[in-house]
Amino acid sequence: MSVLDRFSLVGQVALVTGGGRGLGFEMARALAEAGAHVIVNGRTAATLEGAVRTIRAAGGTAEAAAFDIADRDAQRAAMADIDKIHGRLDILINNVGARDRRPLAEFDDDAIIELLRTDLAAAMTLSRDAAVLMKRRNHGRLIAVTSISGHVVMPGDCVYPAAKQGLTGLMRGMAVEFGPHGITSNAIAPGWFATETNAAMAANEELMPFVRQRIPVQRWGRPEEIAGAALFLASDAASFVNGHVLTVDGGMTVRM
Ligand SMILES: NC(=O)c1ccc[n+]([C@@H]2O[C@H](COP(=O)([O-])OP(=O)(O)OC[C@H]3O[C@@H](n4cnc5c(N)ncnc54)[C@H](O)[C@@H]3O)[C@@H](O)[C@H]2O)c1
Ligand SMILES: O=C(O)[C@H](O)[C@@H](O)[C@H](O)[C@H](O)CO
Repeated sequence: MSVLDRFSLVGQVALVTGGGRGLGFEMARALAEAGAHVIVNGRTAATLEGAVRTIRAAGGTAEAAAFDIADRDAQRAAMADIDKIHGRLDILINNVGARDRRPLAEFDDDAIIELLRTDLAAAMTLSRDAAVLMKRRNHGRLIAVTSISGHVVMPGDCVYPAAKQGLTGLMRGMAVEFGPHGITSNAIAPGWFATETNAAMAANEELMPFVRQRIPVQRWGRPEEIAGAALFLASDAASFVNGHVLTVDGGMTVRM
């Protein structure tokens, strides 16, 4: 088998949470291009249908799964559907990440719990349930989309970085727990990407001197620049990579 063949995902089934737009969509598109059938999750059916149409138009296969990942009943139902319809799940990319940037002093208890539920606990329960399906085939790829946040922090941001670094811990724990079952767990830690969410910041010329100074490649990441990392970790090319954080940040976090 050539090294390029090892990137093939033909015959595999993948679930990408928050895959309707942004980094999630780029990762979903890449997995489909490599041959996986991709289940694209998100909350807005119309956005998901658009994403699915784009993937299909490029020759891939995909379907939409609209549910709120913070809703446990909806998670359970989605996993049961995947089992019933496909009988397998090879790849799970936990990409959803809600942002609520405020100093800790401004967070009330409910807001803390809500952000941790969406950004951390949801990935924990979804991964645990996905691993049940993956164990049956002795093969699986669990990928968490974390962040450089927590490794470094922006002033006035506490709960989001805590959730993201919690995900790193989860990923490492699962690497050890599920490794014997042929399931690898890894994380992708994006830096500053010009996704829809960051559009206003990315268009802000006043921020560019900061960007040029702090990011060695001197620009924002383009959303499609996340795709290679996801395909690598999802594929057989990364069969011996387990418990790793792949930072994709143009060098931002290694610059002094
Ligand atoms: N864009 C960046 O620069 C950057 C940097 C570091 C980390 N990240 C992380 O990468 C991931 C994707 O970032 P993005 O900029 O593409 O985000 P985004 O906000 O544009 O996209 C997230 C997607 O998740 C969906 N979503 C949100 N909450 C959901 C829920 N409860 N259930 C189902 N779907 C839900 C949204 O509808 C959206 O489609 C996030 O986890 C984010 O924290 C992004
Ligand atoms: O996880 C992160 O670090 C942020 O959520 C990113 O979305 C932003 O790119 C950056 O902080 C600029 O806003």
